[in-house]
Parts: sequence; C-alpha cells; structure tokens
Amino acid sequence: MDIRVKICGLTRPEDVAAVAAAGAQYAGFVFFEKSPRNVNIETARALALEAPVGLAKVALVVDADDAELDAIVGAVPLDMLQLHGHECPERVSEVRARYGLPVMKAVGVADVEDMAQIALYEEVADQLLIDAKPPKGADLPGGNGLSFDWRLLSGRKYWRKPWMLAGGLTPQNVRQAAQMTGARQVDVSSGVEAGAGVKDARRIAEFVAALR
Ligand SMILES: O=C(O)c1ccccc1N[C@@H]1O[C@H](COP(=O)(O)O)[C@@H](O)[C@H]1O
Repeated sequence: MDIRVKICGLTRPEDVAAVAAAGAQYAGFVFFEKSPRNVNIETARALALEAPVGLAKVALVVDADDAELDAIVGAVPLDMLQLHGHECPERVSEVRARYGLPVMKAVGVADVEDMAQIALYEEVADQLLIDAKPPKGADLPGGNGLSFDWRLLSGRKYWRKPWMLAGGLTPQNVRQAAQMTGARQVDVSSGVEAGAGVKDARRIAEFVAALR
C-alpha cells in the first residue's frame, strides 16, 4: 500500500523526529486553544524548523481570522493550511489567495446527507479532509478519536481533488479503513497518543508500518 500519512497535533521535538523516522509525509500543528495539542506560534516555529526536508508542515486552524493567520503564516515555515472549522467555500478561496499556500478543508461526516458538503469544497480547496463529525456539544471539532461509517465512502466515485481520511484511525484499524474507503492519504491524531495530547513514538511507527 502506498499511502501518504499525516500525523497531527505534534507538540515536542521528539514528536517531529518520530514522525520523520516513521516515514510519514505530513506533520500537523494544532492552533486551537481548547485542544490538548494546542501549540503557540513560538513552539510551532521551533518544531517546524526541526522538520527534515520532505516532511510537509501543516497548520491546523479553526475559524481563524486574518489576524490569527497573519501571525501564524508570518512566523512558521509552512507547506499547507488545514481549515477545520465552519469556513465557507468563499473563506477557503480567500485564505488560499491571501497566503499563497495550499489549503486543505476538513468536512465532518456522520451520515449520507453530509456527503453533499464535501462537493461544495471541491473547486476551492487544494485538498479535502474527510473526518468524523464531532458529537453535538463537543469542545473539539476534530481530534476526538471518533470514526464514521467508512461504508459511506466505499465504492464511490471520488472527488477531483486529493483527499485524506481521518477520524478515529489507529495502528489497528487504519489498514482496513484504507482498504474499505480507497483512501490514498490518512490523517491521525489521538490514535497515536499515550494520553491526551501526548504522542507516542511507538504508535506512530506502528501506524505508518500498518500501511506498508
Ligand atoms: O487534534 C486536535 O486536537 C484537533 C483540534 C481541532 C480540530 C481538529 C483536530 N484534529 C484533527 O481531527 C482529525 C481526527 O483526529 P483523531 O485522529 O480522530 O483524533 C484529524 O484530521 C486531526 O487533524
């Protein structure tokens, strides 16, 4: 299986080292105060500077305004922005144009009705991220370790943009998830942690190895 992997929510230099050593392609930094994986700009900059060439650095933001994005993009060397809130298609276009970085838009899926949402972003985003819809009242719009019914994606015709599968993936289930959905890229946060917000190098290695 030749599947690209994003490990999200890195907070320490050893996390970046573990992601690179495991052979993942993307490293994600979360800028969302309620998240146990939240990093400030200074920390994210230091971590991004540690990333070896070839490891793409992704900033995850949630309904960020221009001031927040200006501060992040101005300080942290990045390869992609991940919009994980309620950003509308027009906002996705605006962000792409303003920062000149590829934008990945996350869409939450719980049932077949949600699938239509994905198509709204097909024209404006560079990549799509298909994640589990957070439960009502959840503090986090993602990173909850919840999966959705992968059968919603199985056998379907795909989108015109590259997409990633996310939501409740673990070293134990990611291979089956990729097989069922046909995903060529996957994203994980809580499934490779030893505790809330604390990445585990062994689980990161197992996750990537499960796809090889
Ligand atoms: O990881 C977080 O803390 C987070 C916070 C706010 C929005 C998204 C977040 N993570 C993203 O959620 C999905 C799935 O995470 P999990 O594997 O189910 O824990 C993934 O795309 C993360 O990038």
